[in-house]
Amino acid sequence: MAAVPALRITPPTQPLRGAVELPGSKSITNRALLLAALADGTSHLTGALKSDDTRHMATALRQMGVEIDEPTATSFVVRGNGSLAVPPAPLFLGNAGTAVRFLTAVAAYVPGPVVLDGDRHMQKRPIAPLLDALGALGVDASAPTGCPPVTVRGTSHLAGGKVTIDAGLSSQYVSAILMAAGKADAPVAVSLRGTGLDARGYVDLTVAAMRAFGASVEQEGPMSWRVQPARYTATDFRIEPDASAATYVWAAAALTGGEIDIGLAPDAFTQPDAKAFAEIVRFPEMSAEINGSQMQDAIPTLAVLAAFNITPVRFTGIRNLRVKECDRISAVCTELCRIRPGLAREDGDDLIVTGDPALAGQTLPTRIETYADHRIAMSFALAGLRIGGITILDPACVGKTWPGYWDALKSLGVILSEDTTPSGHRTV
Ligand SMILES: O=C(O)C1=C[C@@H](OP(=O)(O)O)[C@@H](O)[C@H](O)C1
Ligand SMILES: C=C(OP(=O)(O)O)C(=O)O
Repeated sequence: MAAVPALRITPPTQPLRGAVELPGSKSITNRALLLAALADGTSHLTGALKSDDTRHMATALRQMGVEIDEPTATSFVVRGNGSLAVPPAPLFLGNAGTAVRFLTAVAAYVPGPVVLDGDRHMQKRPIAPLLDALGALGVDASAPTGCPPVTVRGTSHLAGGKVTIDAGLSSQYVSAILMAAGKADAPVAVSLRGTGLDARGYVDLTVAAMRAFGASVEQEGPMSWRVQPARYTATDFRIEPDASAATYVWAAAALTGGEIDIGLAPDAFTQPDAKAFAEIVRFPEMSAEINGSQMQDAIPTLAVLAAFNITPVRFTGIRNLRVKECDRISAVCTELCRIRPGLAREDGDDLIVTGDPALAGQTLPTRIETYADHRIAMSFALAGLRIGGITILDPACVGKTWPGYWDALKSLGVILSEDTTPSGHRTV
């Protein structure tokens, strides 16, 4: 594969102003694709994201016999017949957590074996708690390493019953079981083991999407849900813009003192990461402690912003960031320290960013390692809006959720130039 040149960012001399069209929500697009595939009939999905993660989901569903057309750059037409076929080959799902977890659960409806695999990063992301939960519902699902590849021996059916899930590592296990339960033979009672659910807002998104496709699902308590047997029904479904993507735009405006129109108000989002706006508007006086448990994907954005804050910021409740596309606590800390030693440190599973407004305006030539993680690339590009010499390695990794990110920055007047010098990091 040809190497993609790194991108060097020239800090703009003016506040960023203008408008940016956000991509559709990754989380909602992949839920809608899956539910439309399980439904009987034709669903029209608009405002959808087209990116690596949604391509992996759509391709896998096609491999299982679902007809999916893409009439425009932001729409899918999904023709489901209420069943899934045995795929002719293993499903390759890249590093798309939603695709792997959601499809593992619905593979129960395939009349035969399904192998679900991902790239080398996905092969390190835990899935055993989901397989345990499926096992409790009578599904034969196994992964020898506790991470993908996973083999599910589907029987076309999912028995009802009670299932307790350990969602300590990922809320996606709960979302996966709930969406599969919507088509089960009998009621499914889902409850959580342990004390809490990080990223609860994503389970709320799941429940909302299931209801839009005709499911009967009730939240019975803070840690329990009941899904009644029903068929999913095809529907026309509008997907809202991606709130995690919005955080980069809000932060770009805050860092440069500009104003960027994204076409909707922060409180119009139903996705959890929109909560980050409340901290972004406080910049450069962000809170001393930010609990990231309910806005996890926004933490890299907030951490880079915090590097320019007047006072230090401690990020708590972010332990799960260690099992995302990469170990994001370590990655963010390492890359901030690459910009300037001592800018951040880890304290157990907390991240402390020391904050230095004097960074703005300096030139600190730094080549940012992105660990194939779109959020590391997108958030560290923000540092390049105020610090000269920031170069983002492997910029194409933004294709996981926002292939148009670099064009969006360019459209705001940010100068990006290809940097083909051989890699070689400054010593941390
Ligand atoms: O359900 C979802 O759409 C998501 C849930 C979160 O993951 P975890 O539940 O694994 O924390 C989030 O980080 C991910 O980007 C999308
Ligand atoms: C964690 C993420 O993705 P996923 O779990 O869906 O791969 C993300 O997009 O930040």
